[in-house]
Amino acid sequence: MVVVLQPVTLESNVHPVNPKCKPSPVLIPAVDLTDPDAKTQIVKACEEFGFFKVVNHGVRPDLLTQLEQEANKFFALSQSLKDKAGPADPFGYGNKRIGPNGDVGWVEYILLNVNLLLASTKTAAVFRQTPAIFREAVEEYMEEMKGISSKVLEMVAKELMIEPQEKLSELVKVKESDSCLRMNHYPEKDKTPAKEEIGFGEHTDPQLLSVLRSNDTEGLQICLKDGTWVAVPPDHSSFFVIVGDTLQVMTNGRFKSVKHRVLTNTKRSRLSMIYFAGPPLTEKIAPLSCLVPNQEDCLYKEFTWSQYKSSAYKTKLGDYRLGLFEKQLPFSISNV
Ligand SMILES: C=C1C[C@]23C[C@@]1(O)CC[C@H]2[C@@]12CC[C@H](O)[C@@](C)(C(=O)O1)[C@H]2[C@@H]3C(=O)O
Ligand SMILES: O=C(O)CCC(=O)C(=O)O
Ligand SMILES: [Fe+2]
Repeated sequence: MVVVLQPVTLESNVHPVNPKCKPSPVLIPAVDLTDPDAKTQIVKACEEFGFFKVVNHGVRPDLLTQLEQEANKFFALSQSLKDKAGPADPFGYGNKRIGPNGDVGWVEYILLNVNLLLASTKTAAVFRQTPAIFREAVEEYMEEMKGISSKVLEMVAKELMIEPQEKLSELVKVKESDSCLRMNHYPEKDKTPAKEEIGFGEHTDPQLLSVLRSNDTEGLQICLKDGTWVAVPPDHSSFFVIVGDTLQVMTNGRFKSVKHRVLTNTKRSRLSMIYFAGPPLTEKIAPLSCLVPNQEDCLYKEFTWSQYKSSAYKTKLGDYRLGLFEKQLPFSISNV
């Protein structure tokens, strides 16, 4: 099964020689996690796109509906009530400002740390404004997302013959795992003439991988290796997996963290929920020795997840964050 993605016809994507030439559609795999061939499809997709769709995932549909309804109710509260849970620091309610370094978008959001649901004052304030059922649904959803991300990582480890086989999945299963959940609400932009604007600017996700689900409103785009942006058709009953920077490092660049962005929709609001599966803060991140037997071939220096996160928070959304952690190879072109 595949998903057909259409290249976005922005000026920069028009064929340089023949501007009328229509860009060809891109086929992204839709992986059924119960398919015996799933692990091969996942690895291929992570190498080619850093992105794939997951179908037949086993998460009960009424949990998705309920969480979506409760999140919509939160975003429908008055601005002054929502602001009681903000500004995001980074957790809690945020509006238009993304991160601490001046990035903005047409989005409001709630960012929650899996282990600090009530320990963070801002997050606790989210749940004070909302019925208990919201927190219960968030907790159940986070457990499901932990399940999907660890399953995907288990399959990756099997296919790449990583030893021990639980090496990757354990990083997100342990209670110290530094995972987050973000709910993004992109209000419809009532504009004449209709004009798309940036909802969430282009970036890669810093963690191991992200599991994304949205309502049926389009807006998400991913960037292919050749720089073409393609629109991802929404599918509210499936999940999309996004490879993050940390998995790029651990696979020594074999998997690429995919650049993605969200454009606003002029007709309907978009609601997305994205789970960022992160390792424990003290975890040492480096290319896995079973994938890179010769130390000299490692493209990245070792760092802890905590170091990477602090460094990421000093960058702007669209910066290439891994640059600081790349090794200077002795015979790279720049050294000749
Ligand atoms: C501008 C920023 C926002 C961000 C932290 C950062 O300094 C750079 C990475 C951003 C990002 C992208 C993926 C996730 O949405 C996020 C929660 C994350 O872990 O890294 C955000 C950060 C954020 O919004 O706080
Ligand atoms: O809202 C979306 O579809 C994507 C959001 C995203 O990329 C993020 O929160 O990091
Ligand atoms: Fe993202």
